[in-house]
Amino acid sequence: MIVTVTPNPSLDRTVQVDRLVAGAVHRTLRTRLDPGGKGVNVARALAAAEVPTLAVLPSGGAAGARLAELLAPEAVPVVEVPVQAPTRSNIAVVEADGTTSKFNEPGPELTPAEVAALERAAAEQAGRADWLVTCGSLPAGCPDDLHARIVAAARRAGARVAVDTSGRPLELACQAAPDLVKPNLVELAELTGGPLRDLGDVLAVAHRLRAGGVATVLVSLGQLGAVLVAETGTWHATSSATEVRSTVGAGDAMLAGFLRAGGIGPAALRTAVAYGTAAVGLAGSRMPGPDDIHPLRVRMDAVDKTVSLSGVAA
Ligand SMILES: Nc1ncnc2c1ncn2[C@@H]1O[C@H](COP(=O)(O)OP(=O)(O)OP(=O)(O)O)[C@@H](O)[C@H]1O
Ligand SMILES: O=P(O)(O)OC[C@@]1(O)O[C@H](CO)[C@@H](O)[C@@H]1O
Repeated sequence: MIVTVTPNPSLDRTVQVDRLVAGAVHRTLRTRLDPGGKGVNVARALAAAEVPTLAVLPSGGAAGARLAELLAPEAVPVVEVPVQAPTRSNIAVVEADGTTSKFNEPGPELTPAEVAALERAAAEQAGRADWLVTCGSLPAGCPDDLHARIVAAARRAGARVAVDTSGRPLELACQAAPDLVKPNLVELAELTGGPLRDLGDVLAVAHRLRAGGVATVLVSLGQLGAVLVAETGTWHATSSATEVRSTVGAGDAMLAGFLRAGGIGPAALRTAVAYGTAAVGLAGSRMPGPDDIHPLRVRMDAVDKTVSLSGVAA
């Protein structure tokens, strides 16, 4: 069973326009509504592959109820922690060439009792989990070390733990020695305080994280695929997308693919990148299912430290 925790879930509205022009009125071509939040997306992709999963999340107001309604047909079991303030709504604007602009609300402010209830729910569910995945931004009211505390609780319960978040919460979660972290380039660069110029810089930061106690580092690199840095070695996987329809949730699909394939080693990296590639070809934050992925089209290489990151959209 893979349990996901999403302290700040969302209703994700995706709006398709021909081209986004600041200050202009846009006539939208299509819109769609998906259940959202990083852990929610990981659970959606796992459920689509019939991997036992469960999503823990705070739920507030009509938006929270709608989120649960949207998850039901995707067969994602949910543990809802009731909160007073409404669950947020995020917007993605996707242009004809696939360029995606994201507008994320801060989310509801949680009371100390609600944060404690969320943490308790995560710890309880960790007892049933092979993996616990704790993801995304923290809404106001949550301490910066919430993901770190969830990592510690899950490890005490005997689960392996993966983290996908950013900024200070990521830094603190890394100090709690999770089994896996999945930063993108921006998140990895934030940890260093400086820019990452090439894959050599990516490897250097990943090795530093491993020296600090993180067992495995899976770095998503947008169109450059992903790099895996683990005890047993380093690998770079790439696969070109035939069409980029929306990059929202590609990182979450990628993490789900990695875990679905065992959460360790180059074979899991291959599946992960197959999931990421499939996700960008799907509208909105639709998650790929097993029929959408093509692991044999993924190219596996040694990491070439000289590969430049300039112009890579993370
Ligand atoms: N333009 C692209 N072309 C091909 N594959 C892509 C592209 N963008 C993303 N991917 C695939 O999706 C994976 C995740 O992408 P990315 O690094 O953008 O994740 P992310 O920033 O964590 O995404 P999100 O936060 O929206 O889930 C990549 O490792 C890659 O496999
Ligand atoms: O604001 P956060 O928590 O960092 O990210 C939230 C979010 O952008 O992440 C998912 C894509 O990864 C979306 O479903 C959701 O809207």
